[in-house]
Amino acid sequence: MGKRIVVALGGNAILTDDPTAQGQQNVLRETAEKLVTLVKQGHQLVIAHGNGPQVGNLLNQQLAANSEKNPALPLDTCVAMTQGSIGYWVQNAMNDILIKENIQKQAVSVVTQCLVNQDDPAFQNPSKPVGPFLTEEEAKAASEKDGAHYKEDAGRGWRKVVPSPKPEEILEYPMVKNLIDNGFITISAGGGGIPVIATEDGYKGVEAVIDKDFAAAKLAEMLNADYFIILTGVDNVYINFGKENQKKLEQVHISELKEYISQNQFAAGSMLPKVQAVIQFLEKRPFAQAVITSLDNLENLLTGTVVSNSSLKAVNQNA
Ligand SMILES: Nc1ncnc2c1ncn2[C@@H]1O[C@H](COP(=O)(O)OP(=O)(O)O)[C@@H](O)[C@H]1O
Ligand SMILES: NC(=O)OP(=O)(O)O
Repeated sequence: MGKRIVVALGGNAILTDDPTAQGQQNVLRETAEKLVTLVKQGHQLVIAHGNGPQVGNLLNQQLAANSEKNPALPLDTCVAMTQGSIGYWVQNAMNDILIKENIQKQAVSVVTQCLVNQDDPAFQNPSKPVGPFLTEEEAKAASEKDGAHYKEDAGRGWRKVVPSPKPEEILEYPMVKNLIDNGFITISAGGGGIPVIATEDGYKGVEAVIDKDFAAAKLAEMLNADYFIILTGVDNVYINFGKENQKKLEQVHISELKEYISQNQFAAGSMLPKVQAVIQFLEKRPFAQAVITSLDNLENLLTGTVVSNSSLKAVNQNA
């Protein structure tokens, strides 16, 4: 029987070496071809996606063009814009392939807002990398110019960092659920969802970018997903990553992952939030499974890092 699967698409499922709109749409076409395999197998597919590179680039464009007549738009609006543009690309890529393959299904993207807490400590500690990778010198020069924070990102270069509060609720959840129950493939919580706080005058956007892995985990939890799959740039999560003694994780229990977190095995802003997101999901849905792997490995999913929270595994571990 078909399973309910929430897939979170990472950066390289959207953008590889060509950041033009056409370049990103070309990458997404290949991504969609792989995702349609899950639909052909009879599964219910729910797609979430990142926007880190795109929202940072858009923010830079806003700042570069900022003038009285053409003012820079705030970060929540940039999240909405990139959620919309990437959602449009994913939706069309999926639908073109569904038509080509004669599959009677349609994909639709939903503008999704996530409620965050205005007292979340993340607002005081910008940590989410966005936009292009820079050298240390370029980052220093950029920081002097725009006053933003820049940090080194998991050995890959320097990037602008912005606050990244945790998503507490997905406001459009009832509509997403309705669409899924009616057979639509939904694209939602894109870019982590547009971050909003609740005020007496209604929801109000805030300057932040929510981590899409946490937003996707929340969505997977709310939808009672059977599988939560995070597709990223590596087939497996590693301990001692990048060192001579690196070791890939295959079947792993959340208790082991918590131990590795306490040993600082996962880089903040890249692998750490993914590992935390699957733990968060499996704590709420202990009989479900989570997988962290690459898009290319989607057909061999179970050779990726498969995470569980089943008591059976815990008993075996303690035996
Ligand atoms: N312990 C680790 N195991 C595997 N990959 C890691 C680890 N620590 C950091 N990484 C890096 O993190 C990357 C995934 O993070 P990132 O590229 O930010 O995610 P996304 O795919 O969502 O854009 C991997 O491709 C890898 O280069
Ligand atoms: N919003 C977000 O987490 O995007 P990336 O996964 O692209 O960094």
